[in-house]
Amino acid sequence: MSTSNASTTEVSGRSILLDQVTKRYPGQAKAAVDGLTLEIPAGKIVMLVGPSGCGKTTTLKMINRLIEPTEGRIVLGDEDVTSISGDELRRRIGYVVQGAALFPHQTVAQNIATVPKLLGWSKERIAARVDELLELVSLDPNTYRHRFPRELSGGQQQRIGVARALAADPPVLIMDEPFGAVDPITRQRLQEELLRIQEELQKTIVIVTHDFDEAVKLGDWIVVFREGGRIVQYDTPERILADPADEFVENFIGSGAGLKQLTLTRVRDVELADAVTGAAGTPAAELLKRAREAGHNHAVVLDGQRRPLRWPSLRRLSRMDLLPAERDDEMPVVAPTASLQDALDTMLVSSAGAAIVTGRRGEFAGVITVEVIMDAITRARESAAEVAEDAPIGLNTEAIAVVSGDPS
Ligand SMILES: Nc1ncnc2c1ncn2[C@@H]1O[C@H](COP(=O)(O)OP(=O)(O)OP(=O)(O)O)[C@@H](O)[C@H]1O
Repeated sequence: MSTSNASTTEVSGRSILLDQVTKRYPGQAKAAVDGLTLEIPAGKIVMLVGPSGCGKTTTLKMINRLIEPTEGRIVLGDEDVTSISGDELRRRIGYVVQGAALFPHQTVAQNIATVPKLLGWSKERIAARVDELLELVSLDPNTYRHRFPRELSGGQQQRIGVARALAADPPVLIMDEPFGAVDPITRQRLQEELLRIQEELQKTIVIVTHDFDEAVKLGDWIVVFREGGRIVQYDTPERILADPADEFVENFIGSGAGLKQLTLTRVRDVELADAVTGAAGTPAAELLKRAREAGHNHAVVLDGQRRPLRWPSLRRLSRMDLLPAERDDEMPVVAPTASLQDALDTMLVSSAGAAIVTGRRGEFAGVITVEVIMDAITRARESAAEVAEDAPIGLNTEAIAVVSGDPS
């Protein structure tokens, strides 16, 4: 679940409406997407999931008309874009594909500049925009702007793919399996980054994924399709996990719905446990005494900016003279934006069975423990039972006929 903070940032995304859209490929008996009406709210992330061949990619590519619908309308904001020039439409919709598909003989800067160049921006404006976007996707402009795609890791290429899609500041971003080609750790990092970028930019983002956990993690809303682009459920991740529409969705979620709930809550949303802290360079005995008094097994050593340096057990502390100033790189640390699942992963490999949480500037914020997580799950389950009032529309044409009795 992406937790976009709409109160502090202006929504720059525009809503999308697929209005009774059908796609029939030549020579195919059945429609790939059949009478689909799908409303995608402005500034939200909507995930398209479902079994192979159910029409996810076809649906996605009809949004920017890389695939032309056989019937129906595409509406962007208030504008019917069904018949405008496809090229013009695609300049307003950033498109990211699996493996990034960068132009191999162009530098990073040239790749990112593709659409701004087409739009006739000045050289200076393009150069400034390239650097701004590299910063946004956490790549140092001086190091990367002149590199070629082959000189980048898979994760870096994917970041450039996102930067290129965002270059002309389009209101809408569509992504087809954007993180499908990278290893799990890089994928997790890219997902975190997308959420951070989205918090800042508030675009309307539609993402096709095979990975249900990814859908839960990134989506404000998830569409579960079956064959023919038929919507089985269009709901929040919480509701899909807590109340799947039918057996098909249940099977699709797979086992461990309870564990998946952990991906829905972020560390910053839970009440953390406290810890006893001491400054590097001060006597260890003093910290040991306070930790014992508090009944803790560990204590946190902080630097001058209150950033954690190490997290010794009381036994180790008792063997120290002054609190050391070197940072222990093995220390289990999680960011406030991490999901509880990520926090749990970190905790399980830590000898403390818990993890340190740091704030935005790396400062010590508290400790996350198993008890903290259990408490958060209980609360999340209680609130998931409520039906969202602002639910967008998602249905197929026959569904309208059944509801209204109108066969048209
Ligand atoms: N160019 C095409 N010509 C004919 N049929 C096509 C074409 N593209 C897709 N199809 C068919 O349309 C249906 C939907 O395909 P689509 O690629 O949208 O599914 P998908 O859900 O994205 O699948 P996957 O998860 O495997 O990528 C499938 O039955 C597919 O075989």
